[in-house]
This record gives sequence, C-alpha cells and structure tokens, in this order.
Amino acid sequence: MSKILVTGGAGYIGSHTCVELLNDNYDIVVLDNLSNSSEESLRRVQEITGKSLTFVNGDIS
Ligand SMILES: O=c1ccn([C@@H]2O[C@H](COP(=O)(O)OP(=O)(O)O[C@H]3O[C@H](CO)[C@@H](O)[C@H](O)[C@H]3O)[C@@H](O)[C@H]2O)c(=O)[nH]1
Repeated sequence: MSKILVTGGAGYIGSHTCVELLNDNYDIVVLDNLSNSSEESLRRVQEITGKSLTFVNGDIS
C-alpha cells in the first residue's frame, strides 16, 4: 500500500484526514511541529482506527 506524508496531520483537518487514510489502509507519516495541536490528537486517531502511524515532530521551513 502507498505511503502518504500528511503535513499538519495533528491539527483539526489533518487528524480527520489521517483517520480516513488509515481506514483506507494507507501507511501515513505525519509531519507537524505541534504549534497549534498536540500529540493527543494522534493518539486518538490511532485509537479510533486501531492502526498506527509514524509521527515526526518537525518543521520544513
Ligand atoms: O508552520 C506550521 C503551522 C502549523 N502546523 C500544524 O499544522 C496543523 C494545522 O494547522 P492549523 O492552521 O491550526 O489548522 P487546523 O488544525 O485545521 O485548525 C484550523 O481550523 C480549526 C477548525 O475550524 C480551528 O479551530 C483552528 O483555530 C484553525 O487553526 C496543526 O497541527 C499545526 O500544529 C505545523 O506543523 N507547522
């Protein structure tokens, strides 16, 4: 299955996107600097879907 990079994936729109992608069996890597979110949202994404993701705390700018 394809791997998808989700920038801002810990945020509101990003975390909902992560749920949909995981439910469609994509592997996802979330890149987020947590400037307007927390890792708690990603914990919930994994709890809701029963699937794991890779999180990278960082900034590409
Ligand atoms: O340089 C940056 C800027 C943002 N982020 C992350 O990107 C994600 C999304 O950023 P944000 O602009 O907060 O978008 P949303 O999460 O979609 O939140 C917006 O939409 C929500 C729902 O309407 C509102 O509640 C928020 O206030 C509003 O910022 C967040 O996890 C941020 O931590 C980065 O990683 N790097």
